[in-house]
Amino acid sequence: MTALLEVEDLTVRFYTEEGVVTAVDGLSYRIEAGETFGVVGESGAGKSVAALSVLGLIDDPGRIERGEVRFKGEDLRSMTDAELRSVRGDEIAMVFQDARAALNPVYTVGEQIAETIEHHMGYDPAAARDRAVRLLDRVGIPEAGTRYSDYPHEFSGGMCQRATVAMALSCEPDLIVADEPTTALDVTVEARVLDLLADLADEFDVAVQLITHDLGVIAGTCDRAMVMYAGEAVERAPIEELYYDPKHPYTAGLMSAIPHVGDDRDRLQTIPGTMPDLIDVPSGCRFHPRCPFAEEACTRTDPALVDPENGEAATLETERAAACLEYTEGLTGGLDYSVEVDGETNERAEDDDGGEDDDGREDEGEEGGSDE
Ligand SMILES: Nc1ncnc2c1ncn2[C@@H]1O[C@H](COP(=O)(O)OP(=O)(O)OP(=O)(O)O)[C@@H](O)[C@H]1O
Repeated sequence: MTALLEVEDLTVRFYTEEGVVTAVDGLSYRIEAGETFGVVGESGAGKSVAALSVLGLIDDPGRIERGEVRFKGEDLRSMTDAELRSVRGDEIAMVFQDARAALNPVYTVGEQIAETIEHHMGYDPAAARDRAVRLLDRVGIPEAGTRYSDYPHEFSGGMCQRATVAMALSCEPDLIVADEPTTALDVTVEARVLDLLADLADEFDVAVQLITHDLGVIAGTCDRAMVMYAGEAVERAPIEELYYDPKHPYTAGLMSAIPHVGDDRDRLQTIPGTMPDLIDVPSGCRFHPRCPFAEEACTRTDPALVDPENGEAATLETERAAACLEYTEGLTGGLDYSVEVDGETNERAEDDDGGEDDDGREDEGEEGGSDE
């Protein structure tokens, strides 16, 4: 079965004066029809470049060097610009971080949506207006009929983002690519917009590629996710598995950096160090300079994305995949971390060479039952 979107071995470089930036390196993933797929990683991981490549929007110093992008089984990379534009207008829609900038300040919000509907769906002006009002209402704009005639500057940030979601839905696309759609919003508005996106994805049966630097954002929204680091996928998994049992130390690091309500937003600093310069990436595993479990082998061998159960190379169909030498060569010290989810600590299920149970066996204390 072909998935809605299949990206295979995608490699994108930018030829800059400072050098060649390999922004995306051998990236593979698939998105099934109707599912919400998260792409997570710190700034500079290559998330946006990967998405823009799918949309055929990589410009001049940039070049797609390698790889395939198939949408509904059709090779997007062999399409003409005109064909691509029509796919972008009709079948793949985009929602960006800066919603206000995505709206044209000189037209009313409603006009812009109606114009898109007329243009792409062939509606007459009255029908297009009608549909635009209904969509504005559906995304939660109060008094949509009146607010139709507001200009973008008369909308709050959250309302602008709702309006761009309405715009994205207006042509009944099969895929919405949402790049940090809620980063500019405050936490409560963010939560509402994410809920809306998830509800609409369900209701309109549209797939979403949700790009974010915040693993917390995808937790309640996505079905599956991919974690990117320095241009590569380091882990792919169904969301609960990613959350409760991260297989890659970078994912585990992101987990411990999830902001809780009331926290500062940018807490990813809890993983010491920064993303490497993509002109000159570290040898071996790109994450090794920041990885608390790195061993000598990690400085030499670039780990392939494999099924952590058996170490076999991951294909597009592999549900659970991670790129760490632990799952192929085996690290002498193993991966020794635990993650805390909703106040519960999840130890990695390691059966390390016996013993070491010397600090009492707390794992028997069930009698009292855990009251909340
Ligand atoms: N037009 C460009 N010219 C040169 N380098 C670029 C260009 N666009 C992106 N890059 C480089 O590609 C790399 C990946 O960038 P990208 O924007 O995809 O990261 P990201 O994970 O989406 O981060 P962010 O959340 O900050 O957008 C970065 O090192 C960036 O500097």
